[in-house]
Amino acid sequence: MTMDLAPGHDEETRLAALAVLAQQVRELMDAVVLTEADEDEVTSVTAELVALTERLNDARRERPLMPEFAPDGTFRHLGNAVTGACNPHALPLVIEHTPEGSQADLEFRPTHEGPPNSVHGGVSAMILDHLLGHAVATSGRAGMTGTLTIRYRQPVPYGRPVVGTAATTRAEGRKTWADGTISLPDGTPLVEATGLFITPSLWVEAASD
Ligand SMILES: CCCCCCCCCCCCCCCC(=O)SCCNC(=O)CCNC(=O)[C@H](O)C(C)(C)COP(=O)(O)OP(=O)(O)OC[C@H]1O[C@@H](n2cnc3c(N)ncnc32)[C@H](O)[C@@H]1OP(=O)(O)O
Repeated sequence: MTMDLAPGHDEETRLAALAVLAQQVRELMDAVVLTEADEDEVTSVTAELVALTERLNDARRERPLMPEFAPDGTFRHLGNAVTGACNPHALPLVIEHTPEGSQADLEFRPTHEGPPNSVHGGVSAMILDHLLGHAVATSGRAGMTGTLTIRYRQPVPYGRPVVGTAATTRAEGRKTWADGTISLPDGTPLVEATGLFITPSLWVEAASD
């Protein structure tokens, strides 16, 4: 017997609801790092969160959502730590493919604090790793990061718009190099990255099978 799903309860609707939940958790994370609530309130909120965590764990997957093509044909990876709309760890980064490579308007949050009032260098590196990898993938030479070199020129602010860009610079065999930056909207560079991406031999073998 087949059963029609009630309108509004198909998988896309469920994923949209999950993305709203993930966004709420991001706001929760910022609320946690910024709260000055007293101990009783903190303990009470924690108890509510324990209950909510148990409710979600009643229907727990083995792993986060995998990369896939959406019904409209666009590529998405909803469980990704950088771009995943359904992963609260992600900004999420929304990347545009430009003639030059990849670009993203982004705004870090208080959750990303490293040195006081600025973004943790590892967080900037993570964003640049992904942007460079995206530029490499959209050039048709997808690969895994082999090396990533970062130059921190100025602290990266949170709570203000910044811009990430990346482009491939050269390719040789299975290796592709890419450069990228996180800059202020006026173009002032804050962080620069260069990376080597390698198409794994396993992927090449799988594609030729
Ligand atoms: C449909 C359109 C969609 C478009 C939209 C898609 C958007 C989608 C965007 C996703 C963007 C993700 C961006 C984040 C990407 C990660 O964060 S990846 C995670 C971090 N990286 C890793 O975990 C990699 C771990 N390492 C490995 O898996 C393997 O070591 C590697 C890197 C794949 C290489 O393995 P392998 O293929 O067996 O390589 P191997 O044959 O040993 O060596 C090949 C060559 O590379 C060199 N090499 C190997 N490893 C290294 C290294 N680490 N450093 C330097 N050289 C190296 C070797 O010396 C050798 O050089 P030559 O002798 O040829 O000159």
